[in-house]
Amino acid sequence: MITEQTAIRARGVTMAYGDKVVLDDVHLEIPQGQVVVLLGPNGAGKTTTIEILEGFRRPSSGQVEVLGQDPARAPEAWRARVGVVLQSWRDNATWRVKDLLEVAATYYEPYGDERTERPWPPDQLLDRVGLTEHARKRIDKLSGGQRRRLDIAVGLVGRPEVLFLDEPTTGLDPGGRRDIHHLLADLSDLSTTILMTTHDLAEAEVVADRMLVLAGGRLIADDSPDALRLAFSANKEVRLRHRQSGEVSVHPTPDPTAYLTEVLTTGSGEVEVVEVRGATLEDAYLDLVRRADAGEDFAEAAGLLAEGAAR
Ligand SMILES: Nc1ncnc2c1ncn2[C@@H]1O[C@H](COP(=O)(O)OP(=O)(O)OP(=O)(O)O)[C@@H](O)[C@H]1O
Repeated sequence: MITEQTAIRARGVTMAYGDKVVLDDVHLEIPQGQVVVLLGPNGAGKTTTIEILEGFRRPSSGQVEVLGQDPARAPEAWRARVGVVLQSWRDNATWRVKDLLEVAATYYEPYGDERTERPWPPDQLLDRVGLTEHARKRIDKLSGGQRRRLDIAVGLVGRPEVLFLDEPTTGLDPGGRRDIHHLLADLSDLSTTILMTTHDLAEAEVVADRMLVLAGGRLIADDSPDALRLAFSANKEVRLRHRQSGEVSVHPTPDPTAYLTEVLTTGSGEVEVVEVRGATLEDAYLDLVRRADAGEDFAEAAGLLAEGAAR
């Protein structure tokens, strides 16, 4: 359910480490209940953005609000409403899975109210993330994927209204990945606002209501996966198999109908159509980042930046 209340807002956020500018005047508004995926090449500033929104870093300039408060100054009651799944952490290795969740849960006990049952009961949460059979295992005996599920459980134990996840599905097998996608969809139905990073475009397409692309510290696109896919890489691919040789050839074309009409009317006996493939989100994303690298200023013109993000 999406309401018009703004959960996350950034205005003119700039971040420099020494004289290296990592974020350059980033503007952002995320309404409550939206699932937003933050994409960008390595070093684009995704983790830095998330860490600023979580309150772990202060920006060099600009304003940030999450649930109406400045994350760097917000009180404990605010922190209890925000969940964080970091890229990785290695503490508590000798603890057992359920013990860790139970201790984490006690932190949230004072912050429950009639609207939100806080914390999420650890047994239910273990079941939801698929860790019930590993509840008594030591954390350093978990596989990488089980460990990732535990990271996610720790981020969720306070039933956050806003959830930040930094590459949550890295290291998960396809089944684990799908479980997490279903979990995120369920949380979104409960009006949880979700901001996550990933390098997996297929994942972004499945989970995102909206995608943000960062490159060179600037937001270069902000739109739905469909809009981004359609705005870039206009070419489709037609694959043909030659009947005699069995060879498959690939033909990029902006107009597959015209191309196929010509091929089939002139040499229809010699080829069969194997596939017509539209541009993928990955094609579009790579095109977008390549153009940004080349200094083209196109996304704003193409309507791919939300009003608040356009400068
Ligand atoms: N504490 C720090 N001190 C100095 N430079 C830093 C620090 N943290 C990050 N950086 C630099 O800031 C830039 C952005 O880093 P960040 O981790 O935000 O990128 P990212 O988009 O999350 O990358 P990745 O996809 O590789 O995780 C990088 O060039 C990185 O080297």
